[in-house]
This record gives sequence, structure tokens and C-alpha cells, in this order.
Amino acid sequence: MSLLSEASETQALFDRIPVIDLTRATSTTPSDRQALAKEVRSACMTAGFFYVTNHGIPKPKIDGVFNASKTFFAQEEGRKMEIRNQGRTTSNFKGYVPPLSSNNDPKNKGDLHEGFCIGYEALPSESTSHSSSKSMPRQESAPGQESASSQGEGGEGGEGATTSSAKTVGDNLWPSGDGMDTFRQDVLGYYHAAVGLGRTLFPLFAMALGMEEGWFDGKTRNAAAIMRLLHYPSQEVRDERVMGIGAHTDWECFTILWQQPGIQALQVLSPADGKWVDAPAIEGALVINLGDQFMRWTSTFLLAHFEARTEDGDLRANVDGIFQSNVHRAINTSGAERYSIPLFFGTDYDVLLEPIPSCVSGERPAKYEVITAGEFIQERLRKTYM
Ligand SMILES: O=C(O)CCC(=O)C(=O)O
Ligand SMILES: [Fe+2]
Repeated sequence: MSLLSEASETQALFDRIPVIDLTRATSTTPSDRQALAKEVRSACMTAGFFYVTNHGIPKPKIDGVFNASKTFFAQEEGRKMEIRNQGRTTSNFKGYVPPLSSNNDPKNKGDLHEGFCIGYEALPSESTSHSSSKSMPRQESAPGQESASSQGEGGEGGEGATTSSAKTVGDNLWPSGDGMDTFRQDVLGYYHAAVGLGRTLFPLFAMALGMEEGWFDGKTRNAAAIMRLLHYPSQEVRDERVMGIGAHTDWECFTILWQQPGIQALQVLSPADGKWVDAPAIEGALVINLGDQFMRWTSTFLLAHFEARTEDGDLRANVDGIFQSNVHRAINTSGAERYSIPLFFGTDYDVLLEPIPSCVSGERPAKYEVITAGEFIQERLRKTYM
């Protein structure tokens, strides 16, 4: 079935997040990769979220960053504040983000989580040049190197970033002191493995959209990749106006999210019926969710739940949706602290967010003004921080 006819027949209705086994992503048989891309397409048209298993990130790298995160956040506040993210006042969005200093949902009072944010940096043991665009998201010392935000979202930059995204330029800030000796290595070890996974996913998304596998290659040479370590206190009362992270969509193409096993906190809004669907942490699996840039690429509007039913109360076909960037939030009432790690993966900043040819037709014209990825992030930062 063609992409557009499948989209017009798909309802953005789901009550669970699909699980996709990535083993076939590296198959040498093209039909295996195509079959996998079909599963990705179906998940993207409905939940906009899916889990991946057999994703290739070794468990020791995950354990390493999880332990590093626990050690970092366990420090006394003064130590963490030494590398405070100065996102609101300076050009650098890197470093520590204290609790309640971001607010993802304007209706809320603030996000309870604290965070630590980095952008691309070579592993300490690596040489400075990266000739293989397959292994690295951006070149070291890239002039436009990104940002992040004290948001549920990652901003970024990258080589080729537009001047307007220059406010996001800056080096990573690393903690020093007791127990922090291996922090940088552990965090970057996971970061690089996750970026490798991101590079495996772009060809699958391209095929899922009916394009050739390499369609994103030239657009993701120094792809923006901001990673955040997040730490959520357990909240006793479930207050809709104070939560770990308020309802939001992510800004990039997609997010790779590790969640601490055993703790339920993440929920995804099903646009078709307005219900919050739990996205539990599954041991060994990562969550992949689509961000707003994919809505632009696919000329998809977020289908608000109040639009999703006909006057008779029937579910509408999701006539607009190809790749859905769905609203999500995290509330930790587990009684235990929770850790998670999103990595926001986008295209290079100078790339125009134009509708992908398979996603527009005479009946389905382009819906968004064409701007660069850098301008788009800049606009989101401005709305969030000014
Ligand atoms: O902590 C989580 O599970 C979600 C985090 C998130 O949505 C974000 O940082 O954008
Ligand atoms: Fe998010």
C-alpha cells in the first residue's frame, strides 16, 4: 500500500507502545530491512513511539552511564551548581539543570527533574578527525556546536548551524571532584553508542517513508545530538500541575530514550481518544519517539484528541498523520528516585525542513513554511526561554 493511502486509512489510536526487534536492521538482505521498515512505518503512524530490542548498545555501556548518573546527582547541590546550565542568560545550554528550572507545559508550575546536558564531543581516547560520517554525528570542534535546553527537549547546533542558532554554541561542562574520575568516559561511552544507533535508524525511517535508504545521509553528516541525564524525585501527591516533566513534544527528528527498569513514569497521549498510555521501562529495550522535525518532513499536523472524533463520536481516520510526534510526560510516584536518559537526534542545522516527496500530493499539499532545522530550533528556544 502506498504511504499516503496507508496514512489515510490509519487511525492514530493505540493503547500500548509497539516493540520492534532491530536484529534485521543490519541484515544484508534488502527485503529484511524493508520488512523492518514496514513495522517502523506502522508504529510511526500510530503511537509515534516504539521500543527497540536488539539495538546493539552493549549493557556495560548502559550500566556505566546509569552509575555515572547516580553518582553525579548524589553530589551535594553546591558541587552540581558549579557547572550550572546558564541557558537563560548565556549562549551555552550545557551542564547542570537544577530542579524546577524548566517548565515543559505552560499550564504547569515547573518540572521536578534535575538534569545534566551534553552535546557532541569525541571520546577522550579518540583522534580529533572523523572521516566517517557513519560513526559520528558531527566533527569535533564543530563551530556551530549545539545546545540543549533546560527543557524536555534538546536544542542543538552543529557544523553549518545558521548564525541564528549561534546562541546554542558551546563546549560541554564536566564535573570534577570526588567520584567523578570516570564520569566523562562513561557518559561519552554511552553517548557514542546511542549516536551509532541513531545512524542505524535514519535509513529505516527513510524506507518507512518510501524513500531510498540513504535519503537522510547527506542531511545528517554532523547531526545534532544532545543528550540529557535526568533524575526524578519521587513525588508523593499526583498533582497535574507539578510533575517530573510536563506534557510536551520533542523538537528533533527522533529521541532515543533509556529509562530505568522497574519504575513506571512515562506516559504518551493517544491523540485519537485523549488517553494517557503508559510507556513502561522494558528491561533491555530503549524507547524511540518521533519529534516535531519529522512532522515537518512528513507534513503532518499533530492531531489533537478533540479533533479526532466525528460529530457522532466515531474515531476519525487519521487523514493527516504520517509521522506523529506525540505529546508525552513523566510522573514518578513510585516511591523511589528515577533516572532516564534522552538523546535528541536531528539533522544538520543548515538542512531545510522540506516535505519529503512521498508525503505530499495534489490532495495533500505542504503544510509548513520551509525553514532550516537551525531556525526551527532557534524558534523553539526563543519561545521557551524568552
Ligand atoms: O524521562 C522520561 O522518560 C522522558 C523525558 C522526556 O520526555 C524528555 O526529556 O524530552
Ligand atoms: Fe520528551
